[in-house]
Amino acid sequence: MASSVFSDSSSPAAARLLPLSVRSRTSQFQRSISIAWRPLDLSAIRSTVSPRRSLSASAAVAMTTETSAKVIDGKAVAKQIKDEIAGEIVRMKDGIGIVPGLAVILVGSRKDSQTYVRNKKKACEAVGIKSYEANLPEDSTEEEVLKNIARFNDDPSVHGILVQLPLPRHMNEEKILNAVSIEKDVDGFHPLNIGRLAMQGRDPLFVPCTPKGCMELLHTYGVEIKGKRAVVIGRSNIVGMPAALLLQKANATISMVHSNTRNPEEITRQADIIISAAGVANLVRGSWIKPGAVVIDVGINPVDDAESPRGYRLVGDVCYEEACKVASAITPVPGGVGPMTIAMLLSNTLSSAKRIHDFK
Ligand SMILES: Nc1nc2c(c(=O)[nH]1)N[C@@H](CN(C=O)c1ccc(C(=O)N[C@@H](CCC(=O)O)C(=O)O)cc1)CN2
Repeated sequence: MASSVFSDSSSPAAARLLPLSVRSRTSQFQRSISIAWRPLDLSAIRSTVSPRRSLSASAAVAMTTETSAKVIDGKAVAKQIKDEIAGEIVRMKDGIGIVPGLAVILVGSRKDSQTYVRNKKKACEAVGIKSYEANLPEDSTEEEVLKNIARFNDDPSVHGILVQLPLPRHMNEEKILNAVSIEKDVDGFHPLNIGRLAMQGRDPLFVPCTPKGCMELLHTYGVEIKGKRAVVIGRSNIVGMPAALLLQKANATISMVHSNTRNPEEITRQADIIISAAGVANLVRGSWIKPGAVVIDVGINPVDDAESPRGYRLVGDVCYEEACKVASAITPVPGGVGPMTIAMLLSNTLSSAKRIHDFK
C-alpha cells in the first residue's frame, strides 16, 4: 500500500552529494549527516507527492485514497541538483582556484549518442564544469580509444572521464572501460567500482549515473526502501544490475526480472517499488503493478508518431496511462529519470574534483 511505502521522516537533500561511504556508514544516513545543508525548495515541483522532509503521516495516508498516481518530476529535481552543484563549483573555484573537468569520448556517429554527449556538454557549461571531448570515427581502432583514455587519465585538469556507450561492435567494451582510471570513473562502470558496489561493507568511488538518479528520486520523494520488496526489470550493466545492487544496499528485498523470467507479471506484481530498464515500449501493463506501488521507468523507447515533428515520440517501458491508475507515484518519459542521469554525472564529477583536491 502507498501509505507504507512513503516515509514521513525528514531527509537532508545534501546527503546525495556525499560519497556512498559517508551515507552507508550511518544506519539511517539521511538523519545522521552532520554537515550543514539547505533543504531543496521543491515547492515548484508539479507533483503533489510531497518530498520526504515535508510529508506528514496524514498526507501519506491520504495518498492511498487518490485514484491517479503522482508524477515524480525528474526534470525539476535535476534542476535543483544542478543549481546546488553550480553553487559548489563557485565555492571551489573561489576557495582553491580549481574548476572540475569532465572528458567525454564518443566513438562513431549514432544520432542518439551525439545528442546525449551534446546535452552533457551543455549541462557542464551551465554549472561551470569544463568539458573536454574526443570525437573518434566509427572505424577507429581500440588503440586510438585507449590512447585518448590514457591522455585524459594523465591530465590533472580532467577529474572525470566517460566513454559514451554503446561502442561500435568491433570494440571490446570491457577492455576500454577497464582503462579508465578508477579515480576518474564518473560513470562508475569500472569493474572495481561495480565490484565494490556489490560487496557488503565496501563502497565504490562512483555509482553509475542512471541508477543513482533513480535512488535520488526515491529519496527525494520520501519513498521508504528499507524492508520493501523491489523488482528491477532488465539486467544491463548500465542500469538494471547496479540498480538492484543499490536497492539491496538500501535494505530492500530484490527480485530481478529479465528475458528468461517465466512469470514476470506475477513477480512484478509483488513489488512495492518497480524500476524498469528493459528497453521494451509499454512492456509493463497496469495489471503488473501492485496498487500503491512506486514505479520508476528508465525506458526511453522511440515509437513512430506522424504527428510529432521528429516523426517519433519517446515512451517508457511502462504503459503510463494504465500505470497511473494503479501506482501511487510514477516517473514520466520523457522528464523522469533521463534528466537525473546527467545531473548525477555532474554530481560525480564534482565529487571527483573535491576528492582529488581534498576540498571539503
Ligand atoms: N557512458 C554512458 N553511456 C550511456 C549512458 C551512461 O550513463 N553513460 N546512459 C545512456 C544514455 N544517456 C547518457 O549517456 C542518457 C539518456 C537519456 C537522457 C535524457 O535526458 N533523456 C530525456 C529524453 C531525451 C530526448 O528527448 O531525446 C528524458 O528521458 O527526459 C540523458 C542521458 C546510454 N549510454
